[in-house]
Amino acid sequence: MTASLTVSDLHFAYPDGREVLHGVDLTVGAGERVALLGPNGAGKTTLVLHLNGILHPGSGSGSGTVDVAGLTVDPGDRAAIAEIRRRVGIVFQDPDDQLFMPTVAEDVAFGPANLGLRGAELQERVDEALAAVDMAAHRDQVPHHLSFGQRRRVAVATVLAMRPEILVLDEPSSNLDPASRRELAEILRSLPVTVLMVTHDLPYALELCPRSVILDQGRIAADGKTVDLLSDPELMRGHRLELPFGFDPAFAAGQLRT
Ligand SMILES: Nc1ncnc2c1ncn2[C@@H]1O[C@H](COP(=O)(O)OP(=O)(O)OP(=O)(O)O)[C@@H](O)[C@H]1O
Repeated sequence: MTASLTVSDLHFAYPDGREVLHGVDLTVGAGERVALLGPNGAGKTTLVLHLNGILHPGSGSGSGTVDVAGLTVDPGDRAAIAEIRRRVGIVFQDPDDQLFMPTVAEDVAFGPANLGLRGAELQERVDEALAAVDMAAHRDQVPHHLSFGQRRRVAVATVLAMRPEILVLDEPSSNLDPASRRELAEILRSLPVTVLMVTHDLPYALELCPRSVILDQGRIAADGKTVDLLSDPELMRGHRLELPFGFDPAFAAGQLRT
């Protein structure tokens, strides 16, 4: 399997000088779906923000390398960063961080229009992305008049409209009702892209991602099959990961296979 994303010996400190990532190594193969797990403050969002150059190893006292979709994240190379932002779509935790246009359709068109797409081609991108998240009927609505779950779907559509190779999602299931949560899982499973998903929703990780990585205190603490990691009570306790009461990962994984 070719690598879609390779992070090598990544160290990063915010401007206050405190190092948050302490030598992270992570490779995700093309087409893999991987969950990034870990307690609050572990550095998951910080790591994810490196994947399209919002943060970069060269900023502050950072070091290491990040390669995504065949390109190296180098903030000095503006053409490469623009291409990386096309190839790597990040869906942020709060959909309101990425919705700012007067209508849903305009929000979804914003990215591809910036790439220079116009007319029928642009229309096709918008229609395709809205259909993928089942929001075509809401295309003329004001994004901020939609429910949270609907805004999350539109946020996913704004990223899909760029036809990314890698989709990075920060807490995609948070604040979704059970039906929206399941429908989003169906959408994500149907996409032919590499997925890296930050989540505290461990059943969701099991449902969607065959592999999981635990990040704790800025270091990769475990990397393996999701069902194996979730079935290891000592590992889970050690990294403040808790399954819902009565949830049996091995049983659930068996149900998913059937
Ligand atoms: N802009 C910032 N400036 C300084 N420190 C920051 C900044 N953003 C995050 N941090 C610190 O970096 C550490 C890692 O934060 P990060 O948001 O990456 O963790 P996380 O694993 O995503 O946590 P959570 O599960 O709570 O979302 C925390 O200690 C946090 O306080």
